Amino acid sequence: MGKISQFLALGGTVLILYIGITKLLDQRAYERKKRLHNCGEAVKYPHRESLFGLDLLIKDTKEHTACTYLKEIQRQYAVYGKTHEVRFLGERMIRTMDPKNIQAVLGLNAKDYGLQPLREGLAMPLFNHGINTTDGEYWQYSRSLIKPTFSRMEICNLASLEFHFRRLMELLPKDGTTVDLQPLFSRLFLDTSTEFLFGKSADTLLPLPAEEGELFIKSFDYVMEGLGNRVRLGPLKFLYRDPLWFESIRIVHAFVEKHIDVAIEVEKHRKINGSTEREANNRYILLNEMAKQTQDKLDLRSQILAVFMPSRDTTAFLVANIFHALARNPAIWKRLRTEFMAVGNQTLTFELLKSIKYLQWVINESHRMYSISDNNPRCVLSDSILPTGGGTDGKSPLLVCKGQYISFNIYCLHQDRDIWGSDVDIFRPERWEGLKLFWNFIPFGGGPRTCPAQQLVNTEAAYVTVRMMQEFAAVDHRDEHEWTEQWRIGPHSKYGCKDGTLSTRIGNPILYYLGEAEFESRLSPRIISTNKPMQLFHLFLSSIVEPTVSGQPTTGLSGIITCTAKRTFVTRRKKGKSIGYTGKINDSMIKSRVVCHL
Ligand code: HEM
Repeated sequence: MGKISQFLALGGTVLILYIGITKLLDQRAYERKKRLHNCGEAVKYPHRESLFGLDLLIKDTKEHTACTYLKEIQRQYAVYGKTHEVRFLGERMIRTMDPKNIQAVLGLNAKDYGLQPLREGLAMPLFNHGINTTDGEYWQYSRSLIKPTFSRMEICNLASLEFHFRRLMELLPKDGTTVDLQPLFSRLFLDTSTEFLFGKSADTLLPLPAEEGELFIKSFDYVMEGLGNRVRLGPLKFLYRDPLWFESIRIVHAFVEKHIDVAIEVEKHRKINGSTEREANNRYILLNEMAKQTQDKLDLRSQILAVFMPSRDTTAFLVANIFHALARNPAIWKRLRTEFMAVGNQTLTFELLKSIKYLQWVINESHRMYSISDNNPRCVLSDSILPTGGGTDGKSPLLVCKGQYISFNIYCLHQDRDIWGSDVDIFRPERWEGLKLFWNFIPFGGGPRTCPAQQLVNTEAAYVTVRMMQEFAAVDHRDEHEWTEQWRIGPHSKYGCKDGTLSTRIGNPILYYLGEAEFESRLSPRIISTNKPMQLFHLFLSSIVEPTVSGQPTTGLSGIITCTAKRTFVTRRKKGKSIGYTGKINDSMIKSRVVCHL
């Protein structure tokens, strides 16, 4: 017994000595390297528990739960500087919102930083390896599986989006009733993304949604919630044993595997017969494209789920945020409509949507004001230098060492007054005029790991915004709340996320429906009879008529919208074509009615 305790004591002393000497050598090497590159130290967050940094972890978790994290993280950056140091699970973590540092991490020195040590096994047992949990060769392989599809112009299948948009239209009230758009946009983009990723839409916008799709998405969302809980448990995640969670994973796997089998069959068919019918239809299905490169079912399951995860709700939240802002800014709505009306009746294509400058500004401004992503962590894979953030003035370079962490915050970057000016809190698309973008605007990240869906997301957002404006003459918000964060993968509008138990509704525009059918062109002093929305848009646009209260129900064959006529109107014609309306204010015109033939 005596010998054993002597042996243990000796072993303990050797271990402590070993750890102490290693630490000392590391520290000396660190100091040497620091001097060599003129590096300074970053300001340190004043932890109360400075070994593991648990105090900050608990504080941040509480702020997330209280939906006040974004303000709090901004406050921390304001107090401790744009680059500062915190303790994260016992390691040094550099937090930064400085574009120069972000450029170094994502772009110039991207090879020095990775995700795998942070995310390895995190998504298990939903999936093992995927594009967003790996580095190095496996990441390159994952990226190569999706690259051919995402780099195609035809990736934005606007015909499919239109198909699902029409289903959305069926669900939107046309009589001015308050509606929460956010969950409906969620369904819209879920239906389009499942079609694009798996080849079969979840069809959640149908009046009686497909049972399989509903079950899949409910299970998937439950799995995401559970993953969040497991992340918070850290090394103790094995304690999370909720049977429903495991059952939900089984349901998600079964749904995906069914489509994998189809994709592999399609590939077999393609190899024998050349191009498939689907390819002939110019419709890209990511799973089918992946199956051209691998037929390993488990690999395909992991890879497709790793792409589905970041696609869930992100575009929907972006568009909901756009409408949140438009409903509160009638002048922006009006200018946007003027700009897109200027393109006339052309078919909405990727190029056309891109050419509507003000629309692009509105989308950018929404990305800036309401970032979908905030903290993005990285693990330092090999010692590297951040260009700024060290020393007493925070301007010296900063040395970061292997095994430490970096976290860059996109939300704080997009809210930085030094970059965006004193009106940073105001939704002002005009700020984008002539703006030079550097690393100060990175809604989709940057460098080799930039979001592959960037073009898809912005085109879909532009399309839905324009289509909504074609269908509805005005939006009006019906909620007193400011935009308030709520957390899933990233932040989204809390009150826009209507729930059976939430009594508050937000982002809820009054939608003046304009009808769908053909134009009759019968202008009379009191009644404008039209069934061509574009003509009615011209009227609204020229401020000749303005909707007052709300439209009467338009569920039947025709509907009436009461309007206040601001001017008398005469159709100006040139070579037989109507080119606009002119006239003067005439009291008798007030409360003209627009009859929409549906
Ligand atoms: C508003 C919509 C979206 C935003 C703002 C967004 C933003 C981002 C950001 C910031 C990153 C980089 C994260 C990092 O560097 O750590 C990223 C990565 C990624 N995004 Fe998106 N995303 C959006 C929608 C989507 C959609 C719809 C998809 C799939 C269809 C998608 C797929 C991915 C994938 C696979 C990655 C990982 C790339 C890699 O690690 O190589 N994203 N996204």
